[in-house]
Amino acid sequence: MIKMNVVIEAINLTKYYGNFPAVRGVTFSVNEGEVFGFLGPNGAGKTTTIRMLTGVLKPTSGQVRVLGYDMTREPEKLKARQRMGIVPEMANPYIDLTAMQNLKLMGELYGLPKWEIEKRSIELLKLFELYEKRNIKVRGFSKGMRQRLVLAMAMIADPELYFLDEPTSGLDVISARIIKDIIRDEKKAGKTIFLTTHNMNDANELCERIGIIRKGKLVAIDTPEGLKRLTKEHLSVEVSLKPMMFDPSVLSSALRVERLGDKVKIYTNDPDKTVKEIVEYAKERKLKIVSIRTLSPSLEDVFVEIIGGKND
Ligand SMILES: Nc1ncnc2c1ncn2[C@@H]1O[C@H](COP(=O)(O)OP(=O)(O)OP(=O)(O)O)[C@@H](O)[C@H]1O
Repeated sequence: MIKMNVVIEAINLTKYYGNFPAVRGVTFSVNEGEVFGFLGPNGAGKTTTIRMLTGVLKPTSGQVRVLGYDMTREPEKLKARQRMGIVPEMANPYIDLTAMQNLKLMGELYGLPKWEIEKRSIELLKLFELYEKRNIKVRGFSKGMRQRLVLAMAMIADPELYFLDEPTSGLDVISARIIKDIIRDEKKAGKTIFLTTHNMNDANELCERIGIIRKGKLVAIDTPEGLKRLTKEHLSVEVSLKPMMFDPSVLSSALRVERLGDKVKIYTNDPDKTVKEIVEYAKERKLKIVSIRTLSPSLEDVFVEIIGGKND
């Protein structure tokens, strides 16, 4: 068995703002090399959790260890932060500095040698398609360019772990695409990424595991496909036969049937069995299968079901 290194460990993490419990007894861990998505409606406690994980906010109770360091203790958390790249919610670069100056400043904060800052800044500006604009003040940058720069700044010291709070929220398609591609590349390079997002497609495409938080409580944690399996009744098989002489009610695995144009959609708990029954049916009657596919529920279906359809 491959031994996994636990990079983030939260145990019973709890945060009260006065009497208000923003995060309540959250327990989970993230392994090295994993992209972990943290999803939840507005006000669910995502940002509060990320702030505790990065040592910005002290938990009211519970434990948080990141890269082996206790994030509630001063000298330890600084060591961990040296090895992290953080993009906070609505982060902004300095608008009176150029892109290059922002990167250099960040490199100095991480204590990197001058030559390395220079080399890394150029690499990152090229990677984020900002090189041509390197000497322009950020004041003149679009939101997407600013966000790309913020992520580049978080990457300056080549961290092994990222915390990204809504990295693609409200961005133009090109900027969002560049950022997502880079997140994938960092994952390929073995980095661990903790990401909060409202975007179900992003979560589905990028994350290996997802935690869903609702009113401060972790209500589900699984792979995207595992979460989708929670809503089994949404599984279906869509088939088109030629000629379309088909009575799906003869299939023992059919739960419900919907006719859609030249296709039939059969809801089932066992798509494998349904496909086999359809193939058998078509064979016996010498019907041609024009198309057949299994449809799973989207992550959004699951999210809405778990959250209860309300943005509370
Ligand atoms: N400094 C604070 N003082 C009091 N309440 C706060 C504070 N910060 C956050 N809250 C409340 O705690 C809850 C959780 O907020 P948090 O920002 O963690 O949610 P979130 O999931 O990140 O939301 P969003 O998706 O809107 O960013 C919310 O109800 C919020 O109003």
